This record gives sequence, C-alpha cells and structure tokens, in this order.
Amino acid sequence: MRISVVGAGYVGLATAVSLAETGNEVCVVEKEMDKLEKLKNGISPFFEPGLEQALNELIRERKISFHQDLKEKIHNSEIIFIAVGTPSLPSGEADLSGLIKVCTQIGKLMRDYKVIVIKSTVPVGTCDLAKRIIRENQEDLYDFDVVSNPEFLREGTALKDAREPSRIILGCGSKKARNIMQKLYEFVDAPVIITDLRSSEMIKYASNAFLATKISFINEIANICDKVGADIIEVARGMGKDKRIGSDFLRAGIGYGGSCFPKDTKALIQIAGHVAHDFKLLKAVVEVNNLQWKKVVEKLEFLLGDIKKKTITIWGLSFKPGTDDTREAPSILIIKEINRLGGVVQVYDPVIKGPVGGAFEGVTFCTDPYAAAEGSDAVILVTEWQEFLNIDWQRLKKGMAQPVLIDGRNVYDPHTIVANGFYYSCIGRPSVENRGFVKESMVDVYNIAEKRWNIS
Ligand SMILES: NC(=O)c1ccc[n+]([C@@H]2O[C@H](COP(=O)([O-])OP(=O)(O)OC[C@H]3O[C@@H](n4cnc5c(N)ncnc54)[C@H](O)[C@@H]3O)[C@@H](O)[C@H]2O)c1
Ligand SMILES: O=c1ccn([C@@H]2O[C@H](COP(=O)(O)OP(=O)(O)O[C@H]3O[C@H](CO)[C@@H](O)[C@H](O)[C@H]3O)[C@@H](O)[C@H]2O)c(=O)[nH]1
Repeated sequence: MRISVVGAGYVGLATAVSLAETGNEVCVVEKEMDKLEKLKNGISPFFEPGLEQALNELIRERKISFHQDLKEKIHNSEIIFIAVGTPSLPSGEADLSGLIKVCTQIGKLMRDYKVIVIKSTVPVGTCDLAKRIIRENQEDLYDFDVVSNPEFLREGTALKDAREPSRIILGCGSKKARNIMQKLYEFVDAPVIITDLRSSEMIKYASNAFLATKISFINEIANICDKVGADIIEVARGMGKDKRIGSDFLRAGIGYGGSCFPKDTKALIQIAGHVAHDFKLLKAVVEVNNLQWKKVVEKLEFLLGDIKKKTITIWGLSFKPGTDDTREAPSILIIKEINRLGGVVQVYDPVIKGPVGGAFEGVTFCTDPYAAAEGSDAVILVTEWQEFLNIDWQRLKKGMAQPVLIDGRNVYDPHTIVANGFYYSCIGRPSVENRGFVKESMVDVYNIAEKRWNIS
C-alpha cells in the first residue's frame, strides 16, 4: 500500500520503518527542515538504537522517502498516518493544534477516498473532531474514514516494539477502513483488537495511567520501607510472582519521566474533569511522582549535611537509559535543586554531551563517569545506563573527595559498594544501607506495641 506518515518523531519513524519493511511504499512528512535534511541523508534526528541502520537500508532500497509538505505526496497515498506531537498545555490538556493543522490540510487537499489513521495520543473524542475538521475543509464531498490506532512503543526499543507490538488497537467506524487496516497489519503476530473510536482513544490513556500508577504505588511502598526497615527489592520480588500483579513496572526509584507518562496522566485528569469526574486516584499518582525525585536530595543532605559549595556528580541525564530524550527527566529537577542549595554539579551521560534547550546550563559536562566524580563529595546515579553498572569502585573512590554514593534506581549490590568503603544509600532498602542513622530512624515496633498493647 502507499502510505504517508506525518511527523518524524519516535512514533512516526518507527511506524514508517515497520510498514516500509513489510512491503509498503512509505513517505514521511516532516515540517522541520533540519530534521528533514538529516533523514534524507540517513541520519536519525534523535538517539534510537537500530533506527539509523534501518533507515539507511530502506533509503537504499527506495522503500522510504522524506518530504516537507503533505501536499507533495497526499494524492499518491491511500493511508495517511498522523504522528505529530500532542504536548501538554499549561492546563495539563493535550495541545491538539498540530493535529488540527494536519487535518485541515488533508481536508483541503483530498481528492479521493483516504484512510486517516491517528497514531498520536489524543483525548477521547478527537477522532470525531478530526472527521469534522476534514469534512468542513473539503471542496467537494470525498469519502474518507478516520481510524484510531494508538501506539504503545517505548523509547529506546521503538523499532522492536513497532515490529513486534504487544497488540494492535483499531478504533474503526467503517467496515471498509477496518478491512484495509487489518490487511496492513497482517505482518503482526499479536492480537488485533477492533473497537470503536472512543474506546480506542481511552485504551491508550488508561494503559499509560495504569503503568504510572504501578510506579507511584511501588515508590510509596519504598518510601514506607525506608522507614520500617523492609527492602523494596524483596517486596517487589514477592509481589511480582503473583500473576495478577506481574513483576513489570515495580522498580522503585526517583519516579517516572519522559514525554508520555507525565503528559498523559495530566491529560487524562483533564479529560475526566471535562465530564465532571474528579479522578482522585490519578491525581495522587501524579502528586507522588512530583515528590519522588526529591528523595535523593533529602538523602544527599542527610549524608553530607549542608551541600553549599559541595561538588555533586550526576550520572545520567536522559529520562531513562537507551534514549537522549530529556523531556520531564528527573535529572533536570535534581540538578536545579542542588544548584539552589548552593552545590556545584558535574555530570556524565553516555549520549547527552551539553545543555538541552534551557536545561543543564552551568553544569560541567565530563567525558566519563570517573572524570565526573573527580573531587566530588557524592555521586548520584539518576539514569541506569549499562555503563554505570560496570564501575571500578576503587578507581572511583580514589578520585572522590568523599566516598558517598546515592543510587536513585536501586541497581547496585549494596554489599559490594559498602565493602569498597562507600557510604551508600538507595530508595526503600534501609536494611542494606550503610549510613548509621538507619536504625534510629526506623520505626521502633517494640515502642509502638508497648503503648498499644500495654506490654509491661
Ligand atoms: N515518544 C513515545 O515513546 C510515544 C509512544 C507512543 C505514543 N506517543 C505519542 O505519539 C505522538 C508523537 O510522539 P513523538 O514522541 O513521536 O513526537 P515528537 O514530538 O518526537 O515528534 C513529532 C514530530 O512531528 C513533526 N510535526 C508536527 N507537525 C507537523 C506537520 N504539520 N507536518 C509535518 N510534521 C509535523 C514535528 O516537527 C516533530 O518532528 C504524541 O501524541 C505522543 O504522545 C509517543
Ligand atoms: O518499574 C519502572 C518502570 C519505569 N519507570 C520509569 O517510567 C518512565 C517511563 O518508562 P518507559 O515506560 O520504559 O518509557 P516510555 O518510552 O516513556 O514508554 C511509555 O510511554 C509510551 C508513550 O505513551 C508508551 O507507548 C509506552 O508503552 C510506555 O511504556 C521512565 O522514567 C522510567 O524510568 C520506573 O520508574 N519504574
């Protein structure tokens, strides 16, 4: 089939590659000139493992092409995927202005039947809005269908997820569109769920909100573990063995970031608000996440006292390993807070080598994890890149002013770190931390029992 994909972000490019690899003729439309130029030369505009190689092969085989304006290719396309961004407005609502522009243009240019597939994450009812906009902008009444086909890929594994999705959700209003979409996704070895437009749109938000809830839940359990002396790693291990709970997304740490969970949880709260439903549970999930990054700064202050003029090392800046995306990354908030408290920050990230937008101004970027820790009073692991998992602890310790390590992702074996002479603290594992004060800060069960049950 001949396909246009509008928007060359993670979703647009992963969709385009997976469809071009399965025998379709795909053209990608991207409005930003610098991104477009890179793509035409086989260069990925962002760090995504495997993407560049896949793009180059497809360009060589002439299975994919890149264009700045949809009008160059629309008449040659049977299906148009819309994969433009839907970022948060200050209110928390999704900004649909990009999507509306594309729908207006499609309406104006359309001269025959098209299937318009909305891949972007959009509030419930947006596909109906898209239909109206397209219809209102048509010169003559051409037949078309709008399909909701939300995307569930993760950054860092975008291509694998697009090639081997867990499921395909198709919100389809017509049989004709359903047949076309089912044929298009014949290559997929996963359940294809056909539903109505609004349920499809809700499936995307509900899925992300549920995963974010799991993370905030386990983080709250970790915060309690910190005070009662239980170990969150053991707790999550024990919980995850129950198939009804599952072990995924039970990694406690400094909270979720990225371009999706923070944005989509806020948008779903707004969607509920528009129909007079106060989504209390999701509001709590967001509130817990907004506080979680602070845990590492609290631990830092506890171990170092006043951090004014102290040098603090941050390992990892991206919101998770395997990506250079820093949208809503906890590193931004942690660094800002350390700076506010008078600390000096040195950073190392395997792929981010300088300020991004307005973030990370004034911090010192270093060439490797050891250089970043040179003369430092503490290291905070923020993003669990593979490179940080194979550290020579003695080499690290030699370079530091004080051997203090705060593990914001619970990735290290505490016994190894402590045996190497470090003061070590992580999230929700007080029994394995080496910081002396733990026993006093932990709840004294005997004291509580004494008062409650009148033990003499
Ligand atoms: N990033 C993810 O992991 C992910 C996963 C699933 C769903 N989503 C959703 O998919 C959508 C896209 O996300 P993303 O991260 O790929 O976005 P992105 O912001 O990285 O990329 C969007 C691209 O669309 C381009 N664009 C905007 N308007 C355009 C127009 N009129 N013509 C041509 N190009 C245009 C932008 O220049 C940009 O390059 C969002 O709704 C997001 O919530 C994202
Ligand atoms: O147990 C866990 C799992 C994840 N995270 C954090 O959660 C965030 C999101 O991680 P992940 O889901 O791997 O990354 P994304 O690429 O943002 O993908 C999410 O958001 C996408 C956009 O909607 C969806 O398509 C995906 O299905 C969904 O997983 C990151 O900050 C992680 O560090 C945790 O703190 N603990």
